[in-house]
Amino acid sequence: MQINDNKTLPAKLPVIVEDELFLYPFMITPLFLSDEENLRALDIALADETPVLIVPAKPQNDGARDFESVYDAGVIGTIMRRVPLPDGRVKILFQGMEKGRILHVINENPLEAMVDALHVVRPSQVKTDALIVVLREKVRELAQVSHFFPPDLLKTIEESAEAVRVCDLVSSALRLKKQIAYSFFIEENLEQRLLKLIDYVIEEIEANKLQKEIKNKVHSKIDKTNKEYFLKEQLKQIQAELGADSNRDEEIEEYRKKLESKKKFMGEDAYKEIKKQIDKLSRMHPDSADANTLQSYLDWVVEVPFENLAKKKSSIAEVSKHLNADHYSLEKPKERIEEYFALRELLELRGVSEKVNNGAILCFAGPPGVGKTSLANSIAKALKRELVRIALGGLEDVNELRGHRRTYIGAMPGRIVQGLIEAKQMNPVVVLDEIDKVGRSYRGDPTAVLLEILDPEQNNKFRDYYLNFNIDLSKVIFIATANDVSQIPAPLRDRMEFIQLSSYTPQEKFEIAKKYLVPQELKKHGLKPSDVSINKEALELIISDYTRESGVRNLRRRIADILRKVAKNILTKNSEGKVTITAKNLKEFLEKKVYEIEQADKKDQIGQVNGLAWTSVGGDVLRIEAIRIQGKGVMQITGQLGDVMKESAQIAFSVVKVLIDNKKLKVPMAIVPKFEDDKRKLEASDVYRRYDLHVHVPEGATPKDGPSAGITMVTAIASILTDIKVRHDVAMTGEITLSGKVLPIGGLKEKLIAAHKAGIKTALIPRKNYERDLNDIPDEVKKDINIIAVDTIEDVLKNALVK
Ligand SMILES: Nc1ncnc2c1ncn2[C@@H]1O[C@H](COP(=O)(O)OP(=O)(O)OP(=O)(O)O)[C@@H](O)[C@H]1O
Repeated sequence: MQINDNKTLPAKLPVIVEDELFLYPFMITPLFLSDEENLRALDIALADETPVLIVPAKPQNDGARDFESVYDAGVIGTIMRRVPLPDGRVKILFQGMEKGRILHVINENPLEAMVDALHVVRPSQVKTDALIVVLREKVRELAQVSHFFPPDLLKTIEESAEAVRVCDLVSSALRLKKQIAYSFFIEENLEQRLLKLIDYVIEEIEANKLQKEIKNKVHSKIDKTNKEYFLKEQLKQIQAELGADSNRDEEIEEYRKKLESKKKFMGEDAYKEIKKQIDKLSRMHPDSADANTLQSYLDWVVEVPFENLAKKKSSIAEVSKHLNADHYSLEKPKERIEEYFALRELLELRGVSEKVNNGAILCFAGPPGVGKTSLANSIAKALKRELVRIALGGLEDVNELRGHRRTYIGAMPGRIVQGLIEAKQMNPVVVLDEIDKVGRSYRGDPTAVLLEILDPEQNNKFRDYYLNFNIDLSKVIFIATANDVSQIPAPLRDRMEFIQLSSYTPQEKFEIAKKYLVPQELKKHGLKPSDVSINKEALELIISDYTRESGVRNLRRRIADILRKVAKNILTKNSEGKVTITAKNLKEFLEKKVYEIEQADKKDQIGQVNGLAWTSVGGDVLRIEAIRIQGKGVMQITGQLGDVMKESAQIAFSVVKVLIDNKKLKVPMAIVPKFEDDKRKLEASDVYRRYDLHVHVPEGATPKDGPSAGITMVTAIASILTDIKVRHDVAMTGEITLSGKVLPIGGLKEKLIAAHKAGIKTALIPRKNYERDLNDIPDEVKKDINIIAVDTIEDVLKNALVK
């Protein structure tokens, strides 16, 4: 079947979920989309110029966007217009064309499915005509006792020649409950559908007549002025007469009970507001949209754990015990955390409890995966409180923290209140993750809300817009985490006490893996140390070649990958005996290496020198380049270098100038630019006066810093100003002083391992390192690389420049 110019059915279509309305094919309907899944499905439809399938959400679906929570049939149609609204929602004009049914699911996020049209099975024309006549007659009858059919609609129903369309028009006018609407909608047998509809209309006529009678009866009994009571009574009668929802009273009773049980723990405004809303609900028609919204509000508020406060006082001994049990090293951060909680404990002991929270908020700062969240977790365990994580990354809409007002479609409490509900406690440990990434946008400034949340003067009266009453957050322990402290808005920064965590060295990673990650992952995978072990070389290889990170998060994942494979092998192959992962067989368990060091150049070149660098993710060979351009002796340095590295380039330039002046470096005079008006004989020093230099450290996007590239820079500059090539198989590391001395550096082991991988034959290292660190260097590196100790820059140039 053709559904538009370029699509036939069955076809793969994006699926949009409509929570409120039940659509029919003949309608052109404005719809409002606000959630991400629907908006993404819409984008696909617009980008691919395909129709969409709009399906109704099942009742009580609570905004869920999965195939379980929606009906499997709806309307296929096209988007006629798309208008973004200032509140973030998107309004679309949807033209329904065809009924469609989901054949099978293709994608869950956003929803996409294979969709086919619903095929109508028609009875004979005579039968159809007869049934339509009856249906129209009953509709007219119902129109007289109800408000379902406005005159225009009646006219269309009378005049429409197409039976299916008449059924759809009648169904849409009846405002059917979703379940019934759906059962009529998917009925492909037209005769059955007409019969069901006629039955329903007849029942509806009866019910409406009955309502009228009851109204009359009730009216005569009750004092007319007591309107509220009258309405309630009327509702009860109708419900009793229709045998409807006796559960509802029970539900309302349940809300009241829960509210009373929490009364003494909550503020008076909260109690009043909730009570007011329960009363309101009890007066509403159960099927009205407002009743649904109100009911979901009550479902949220009665879950707020007013009555639950974790009792445990902070105990410094417990905190210290848990921090140490869960974390390797991190001595400084642990000490600072202990001090922080020692202060709390002391204040509690001295009875100054109202001051306990007045101190600054702890903020763990450092690169990803170094244990920030995990430290918070240990604190929560020690204090026997729940841990709630609130991800602030990219958060732009203030209302996500504070909640949307109830009138907003799909409104919910903010994340803070949701966190308390999730923790079932009013005083959990709340981790505000990535506080440096909160964004400011037209939807308000989350910083202001965060300030309020963290301010002990104000946070005992935090107002969530959805709840519409104040919540006491003063007992919550807030801990923030951040990658980059400088990105935290200044007012927030002032409220925080920072605990810095830095990247791990490969050695530390190795210890963490051995003592924590491997045993923890073994346990998670149901394996025993007697089933599998990962030997030292394999672990080192995973750290150096299969992960590239400051922390250990990916390392944990790679270990888990290996153990999953081992577990599967044990089950499927029934293999017995212990599996040992070694550097050799590691390839069988892990997919490709993420990081390989580039091989050294094959040719000696002017101005290109191999430096050795240490980064948070291991050693690396950095090729420093320099060129000369006719100019005035100005040096330009690029490659995202930190201040220390820039200074070290300046030092390098001065060192080379001195070497030239002292004739320790011989400048071929042919390269020195000559000017027509030169009156004097050119000197060697003219080479650095008549050229500009440009020094670049490649991989410009990665920030680099530190003094250890000093001798590499000297060599690069010396090479271009003397026109002598640099040996391609030599690499070096060392700090340089103005007088040309070479000073020791850190991270030698990682640097030499990287040099080894890059195929370097000679490494120049500071003498101090040579004497101090050579024992740590793996044997195969020492065997393949000629490691030369250097004291001065002359030693470096002698070995690095081609003779
Ligand atoms: N020193 C350590 N000892 C033991 N395990 C550690 C250590 N540091 C980190 N880990 C483990 O590494 C994993 C990652 O740590 P965590 O999730 O706490 O990182 P994070 O710093 O919060 O990262 P992000 O900023 O991305 O949230 C955790 O499973 C944690 O247990």
